Amino acid sequence: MPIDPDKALAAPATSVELAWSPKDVQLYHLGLGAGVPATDPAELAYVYEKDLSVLPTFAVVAGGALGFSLFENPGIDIQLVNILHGGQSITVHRAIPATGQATATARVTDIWDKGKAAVIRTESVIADADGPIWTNHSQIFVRGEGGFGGERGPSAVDSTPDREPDHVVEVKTLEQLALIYRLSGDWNPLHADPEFAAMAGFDRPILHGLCSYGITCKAVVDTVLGGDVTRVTEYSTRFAGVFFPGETMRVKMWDDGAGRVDVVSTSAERDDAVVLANTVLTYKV
Ligand SMILES: CCCCCCC[C@@H](O)CC(=O)SCCNC(=O)CCNC(=O)[C@H](O)C(C)(C)COP(=O)(O)OP(=O)(O)OC[C@H]1O[C@@H](n2cnc3c(N)ncnc32)[C@H](O)[C@@H]1OP(=O)(O)O
Repeated sequence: MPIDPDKALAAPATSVELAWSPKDVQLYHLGLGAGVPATDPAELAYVYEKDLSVLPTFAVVAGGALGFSLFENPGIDIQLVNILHGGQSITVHRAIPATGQATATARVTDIWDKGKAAVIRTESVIADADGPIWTNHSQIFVRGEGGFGGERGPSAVDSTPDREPDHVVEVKTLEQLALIYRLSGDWNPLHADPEFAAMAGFDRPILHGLCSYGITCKAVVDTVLGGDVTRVTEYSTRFAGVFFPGETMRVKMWDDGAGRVDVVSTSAERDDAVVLANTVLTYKV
């Protein structure tokens, strides 16, 4: 039985030690396309070690925090080729340092049966001696693994305001972006190997969902928060459609001015096809 929900949910949380350095932060930001133009102080803040800023989305790669431990969880026997990242959220408990050591404690919290697919939700709490620094929640969409008689779970609710966005930013991405981004720890061949991508049903490798997530976060931080990464408190999204490296990410933002930005990211080249939906970033006012 590929997914045994009772067994998977009963499995105890597992812990892993994490460590990261400014070089990891710089590489992560370069993997989002940061540092252009290279003489812009706002961009240098992400890629130059002097007064280095740490985007809250670094939380998804710090020390390999997200990893693939899912495949080692009892009750989950799934194939990498069938998984797509379905959703992600980060809660930042305090500013993420450029150098750190912490313990990540992860477990499966829910498994939903969508008929043609299963959705597995995981939680990972990252803490050091001073307590929790951040919490990650991930939803993994596993094609072909539904139908085990489980609960269907929640449906998406579109919260996008019914008015023109306050800001629209276009981010042109590099054709080799996924090849840079994967060096931060997500080695899934889906993002590099054309043959593997074909097996997964794609014409060519697709971008990591978490790379699109980071690009979008940076666009919001730069546009709405004046580059102040420490103001972000929560950031969540649903991966609604694929994005191909080399495309232009169009990031539409609705800022309520009171600590909440709703965001939708699309592919400018593919007629505004939605990539990230139901994205909400909350910030300290
Ligand atoms: C531990 C953490 C490790 C994480 C590492 C992950 C490894 C990475 O390397 C992998 C990646 O980065 S993959 C790239 C990023 N992800 C994507 O590109 C996926 C984009 N989304 C899609 O293609 C479709 O939405 C698709 C295919 C996902 C769904 O589309 P459809 O099949 O058309 O589904 P649909 O008919 O619309 O809905 C069926 C039911 O499923 C629910 N659902 C849909 N999209 C979902 C999503 N993104 N996340 C969660 N649930 C989702 C729907 O709500 C629906 O259920 P219900 O009827 O109950 O509402």
